[in-house]
Amino acid sequence: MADVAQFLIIARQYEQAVEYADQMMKSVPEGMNECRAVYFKLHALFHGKMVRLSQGQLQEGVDLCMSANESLLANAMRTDMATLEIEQGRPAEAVRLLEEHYAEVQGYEYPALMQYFNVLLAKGYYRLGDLAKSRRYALATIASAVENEISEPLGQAYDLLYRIESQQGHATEALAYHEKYMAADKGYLTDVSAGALAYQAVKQQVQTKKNEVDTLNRQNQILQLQRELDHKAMETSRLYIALLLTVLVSAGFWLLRTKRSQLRFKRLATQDSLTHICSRQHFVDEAEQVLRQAARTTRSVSLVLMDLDHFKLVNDTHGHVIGDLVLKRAVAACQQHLRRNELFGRLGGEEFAILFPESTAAQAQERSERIRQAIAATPLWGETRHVVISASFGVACTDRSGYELRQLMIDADNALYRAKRDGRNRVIYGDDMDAAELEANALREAAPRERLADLPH
Ligand SMILES: Nc1nc2c(ncn2[C@@H]2O[C@H](COP(=O)(O)OP(=O)(O)OP(=O)(O)O)[C@@H](O)[C@H]2O)c(=O)[nH]1
Repeated sequence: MADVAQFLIIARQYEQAVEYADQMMKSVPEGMNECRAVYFKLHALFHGKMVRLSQGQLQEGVDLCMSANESLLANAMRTDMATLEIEQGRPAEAVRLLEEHYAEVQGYEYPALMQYFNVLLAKGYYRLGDLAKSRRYALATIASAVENEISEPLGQAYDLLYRIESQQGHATEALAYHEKYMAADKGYLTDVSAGALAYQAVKQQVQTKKNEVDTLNRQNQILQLQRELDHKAMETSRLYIALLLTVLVSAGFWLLRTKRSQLRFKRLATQDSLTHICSRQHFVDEAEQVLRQAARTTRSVSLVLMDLDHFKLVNDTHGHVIGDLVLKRAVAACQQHLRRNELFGRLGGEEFAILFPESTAAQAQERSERIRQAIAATPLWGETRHVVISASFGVACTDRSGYELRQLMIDADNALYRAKRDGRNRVIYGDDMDAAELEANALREAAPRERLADLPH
């Protein structure tokens, strides 16, 4: 930072130099003296003529540097103090101050500072009218200059010598010094301009770099924004996908529910709720279909009606719960003797129907007999005693009755009626009836017959 402040002073950019000096003051390490920063600041303020500095302020700076053992910087500040004294018309004060520290400065072997001490002493003595001393220090200024190096004190020294020689009437010497003065002054001004130009070039480079950094920052911001936008777009698509999935899942769920309801309704319509075998209507529909197909191939189909015996008594004796259980057990016993393609339905109450799709009357009789035995052998205990179960069977076959379900039902019902009348717990096939049976049957058929009620005529 000190190097930058010094460069700025050389380039005569005093305002920036003051800013750097201020920053230097803020960053002085713990326990260190601010001398260097104060020197740059006072020097920049003084030469930039930004404020009117007082001797007191400069003296404070000198004291600070002395306490930090920075006598070179203190003496550099003394040149500013001497300049101020001369400017304010106190050349004697300036001379006293410079003479007092002259030897000390000589000891540094620092030509630049020595030049300033010499030229200021030359100026001071010139103002005091001591031309001899003024000449001596002006010549010392020239002597202390580094060879081929042009400086501000060098030009001022030649100017003084020109004036002294002029006053003393030495026109030739005066002219020679004046020429040297002009050359030195021109060279110095060129140096100053070069410094200023260098500064401007550096400033320009810094500005270019700053612009590049700004551009990169802006590009970064744009990229950042782009990334945020992409992120937002991704989030939005995710939201859409989630929404779509929700809609699809809801639709799927709704379809599933609808399907399940449909299946439930279908089951309710086609299944008997207690025994889970075919409902009456479903049995009738399926049986008619089987009969239509069988009619085309003229194969034998048998229909068996089965009715539990004295079921009212079972209910009355053991209660309806046991009655229901008896119904389920009887159904289970039947199912054990039925094949997959054989239709089994509950027509109502304790009445059931079985359709054997490929069976003669004899085969149906034989199968019914096995079922009858199975039902009779079904063990069941009521709350207090054994429940006796049996069933009566009436068999009809297409060989005799034809392929109309209604007729098959009538014939099977008649056979069942006979089975009941003949003592129950038996299987009867056919309509071989005597005169009394025919009369009883006619009377029975005259009464409304529930199991035939919804069959097509
Ligand atoms: N527990 C129960 N009883 C039923 C059900 N459906 C009908 N019943 C009863 O079954 C009985 C049928 O009695 P009936 O028609 O007189 O016949 P039955 O007593 O079996 O006499 P037969 O058929 O002549 O041997 C009635 O008491 C009905 O209340 C049912 O789902 N559960």
